[in-house]
This record gives sequence, structure tokens and C-alpha cells, in this order.
Amino acid sequence: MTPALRLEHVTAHLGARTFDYDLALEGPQIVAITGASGSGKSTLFHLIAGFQEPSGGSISMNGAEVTGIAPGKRPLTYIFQDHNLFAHLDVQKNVALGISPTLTLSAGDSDAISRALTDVGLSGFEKRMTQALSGGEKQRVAFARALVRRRPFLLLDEAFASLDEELRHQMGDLLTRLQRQNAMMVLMISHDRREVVRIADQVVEIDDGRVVYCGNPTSWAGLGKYFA
Ligand SMILES: Nc1ncnc2c1ncn2[C@@H]1O[C@H](COP(=O)(O)OP(=O)(O)OP(=O)(O)O)[C@@H](O)[C@H]1O
Repeated sequence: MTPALRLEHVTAHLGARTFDYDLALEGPQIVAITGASGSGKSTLFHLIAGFQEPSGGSISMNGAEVTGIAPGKRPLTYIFQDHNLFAHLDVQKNVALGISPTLTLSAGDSDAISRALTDVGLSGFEKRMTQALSGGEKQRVAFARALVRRRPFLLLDEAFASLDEELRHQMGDLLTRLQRQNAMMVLMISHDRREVVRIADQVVEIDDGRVVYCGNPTSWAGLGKYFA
């Protein structure tokens, strides 16, 4: 079976650091990317997303080589910690940006936006400005934008980091539901042991720019090592 995501000795040299990632993941599932601060989690994401070009190796997603392809053309959505919402636009337009950067929408697109907002529990929020939303609501808008993009991979770069524990729990449940409903491959950088155990199907541990574990969360030694 072709792995959903394959990195074959993907190397990068940043400053004095060398990164060399080798990884094969089946999909769709939720994969937590963990490891100590500075180990290379974000660098891995930047390589997968195409923000950082590798100096060697190859990356394939759902069997298609993506190395050298522009970030916007890769089959993924990237959610950053601040969610990349535009404060001067309302919720509907923020979600619409996932479909069209110029906000040119068909009737079908408008329906898709309404469905996505309902899916994330924000029906009726269309005309609200995002600057007035709570942290959890902003997270939901970011999920709705990801849903309308309909890309098979979703990368969450510490997207829940600014939320309190209760909200992280809720957002974890919402993410799990959306992942199952839409059969997405979710990769999430996480520093939260409970989150990893509760929602991740697999764990990838990064240490010094390399993958040192890829497998089941419950048999992962790093649970004690990083989160004792
Ligand atoms: N453009 C760059 N130039 C030089 N060094 C870099 C560059 N980008 C990243 N690094 C270094 O590479 C290492 C890995 O960075 P990365 O952001 O991938 O770590 P991380 O595991 O995501 O860390 P954290 O959990 O703290 O966010 C760090 O030591 C960082 O300072």
C-alpha cells in the first residue's frame, strides 16, 4: 500500500543544524508530531508544506511527488498558532478566503461555506468580525476554512497552544470528528501528553532533526521522557 505521506531522506541545513527526515505514514489518521523544543518539528512541517526547500531527498503525498511544487499547489492546508484570520473581515469572508483569495464565489461556494460553519458549530456567525471572537471560535473559523479547501492533508502547527485546557479538549474532539467525517490526514505538532494519548492514532517523535519514533502512542517511551 502506498503511504499517504512519505519522506525519503529529506535533508535541510539551517544555520549550523542538519535535518534528515525519513518517514512513512498511512492515512487517513491523526498523527501527533512531538519532541523537545528545537528538535525540528516546525522544520519538518515547513518541508512538507514547501515553505522550506530540501537540499536532498523526496516528499510524496498520496503517491504523488510534491518536492519542488509551490506551497499553494500542495494538497494541504496549514493552520498556524494564530490561525491567520483577518480582523477586518467577517467570519464568512475569512472562510471564503480558503476557496478564493479574491473572494470571488459561486452560489455553490456560498453553500459550502454555510455547511462548513454549521459543521464547526458556528452557524449564524457569518457576519461577525473575527476580532470579536473568542479563542475557541477563532479556532472553529480556521477549521471551517480548512474544510472548504477540501485538501486531504491538514497540518496544525501548535494551533491549540493559546487555548486553555477545557477548550483544547473541545477542539480536540471537534478535530477528531472532522477528521473522521472528511477522511483527512491530520498532522499536529503537540506538546500536550493528554492530547496525544486521547486523539492521536500515531505519534512521530523528532529528536535532533530526525524521526526517532513512529508508532502507537501507548507504546511510545517518550510519554514518560517528555511529559513525566
Ligand atoms: N532559518 C533558520 N536558520 C537557522 N536555524 C534555524 C532556522 N530555522 C530553524 N532553525 C533552528 O533549527 C532548530 C529546529 O527548529 P524548529 O523550529 O524546527 O524546532 P521545533 O521542534 O519546532 O521547536 P519548538 O518546539 O521550540 O517550536 C532550532 O534550533 C532552530 O533555532
